[in-house]
Amino acid sequence: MGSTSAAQLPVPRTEAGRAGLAALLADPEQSLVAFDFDGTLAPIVPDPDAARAHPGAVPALSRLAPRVGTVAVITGRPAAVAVRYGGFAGATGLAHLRVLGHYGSEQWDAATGTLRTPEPHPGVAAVQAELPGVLETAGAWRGTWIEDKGRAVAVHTRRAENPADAAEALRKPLDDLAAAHGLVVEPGRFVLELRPPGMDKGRALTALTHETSARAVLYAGDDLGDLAAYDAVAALRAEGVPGLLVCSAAATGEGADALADRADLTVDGPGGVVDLLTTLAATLGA
Ligand SMILES: O=P(O)(O)OC[C@H]1O[C@H](O[C@H]2O[C@H](CO)[C@@H](O)[C@H](O)[C@H]2O)[C@H](O)[C@@H](O)[C@@H]1O
Repeated sequence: MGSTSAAQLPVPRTEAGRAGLAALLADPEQSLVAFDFDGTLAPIVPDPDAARAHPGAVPALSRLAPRVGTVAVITGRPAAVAVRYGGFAGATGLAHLRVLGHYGSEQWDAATGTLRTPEPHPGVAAVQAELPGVLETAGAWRGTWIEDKGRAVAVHTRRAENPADAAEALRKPLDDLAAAHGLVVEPGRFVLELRPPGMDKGRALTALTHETSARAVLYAGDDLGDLAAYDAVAALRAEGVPGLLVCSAAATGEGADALADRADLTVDGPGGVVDLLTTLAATLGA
């Protein structure tokens, strides 16, 4: 973990991370800063419908956004849900925010208020119909429940007595169900999501970096779905675009250790992300 103090930016623990931060500070207007939603901007809660951005998140983003080239949220949520739960629409300073939903296959632009969505994948309806039977046959733990996300379906185990074992027991049946209908399984913090293939947070981040001609990238996430974005930052570095990988630390046992192992900087959950953004904004003169 990098060292932190109230008014000083933390120092990334890797040379690549320090180069990424230095590049962002040297040319903020040509930088892209992107964030996952759940676990990064919003504290994790047992009911996904009750998730809301940390109270300091929008103020910190609003302060930072006018100082950097592009601010984006890249989430597994439907974009409209993240916009609503984040309180992003109409927020001061966030007139150019991009929210990329469903792992980048949807895009909401604050500047126009428009939402771009893909054609629905036919496998999602088939999976929705078969899933209750598959869970019953698999002996799903009590507390397991289905989140209908419209363009995807998520099976949550956080409310089970042992959420990790409950998810593990469903991995093979859900892999098989997804494969039978042309979907993929996206594992997360006590959730297995069945969703269309072909897009991930890495592709979304890379495309946005190129579209905005960003010369430095900061990406903050907390979960396995963010690993693709971490891979994208590694590839961008190889292309000569410096990057900083931030991990919003998850509770032990939530299965997100792979992210923490690769981060240049680890902060203490959404509150730590807010502190980082606030300090970054202040360092940039906001
Ligand atoms: O890409 P993200 O923004 O991190 O979204 C990924 C998933 O987030 C949600 O689930 C997670 O947050 C819930 C609310 O805090 C929590 O109850 C759950 O255990 C977490 O896995 C969301 O419900 C999923 O649909 C997203 O795929």
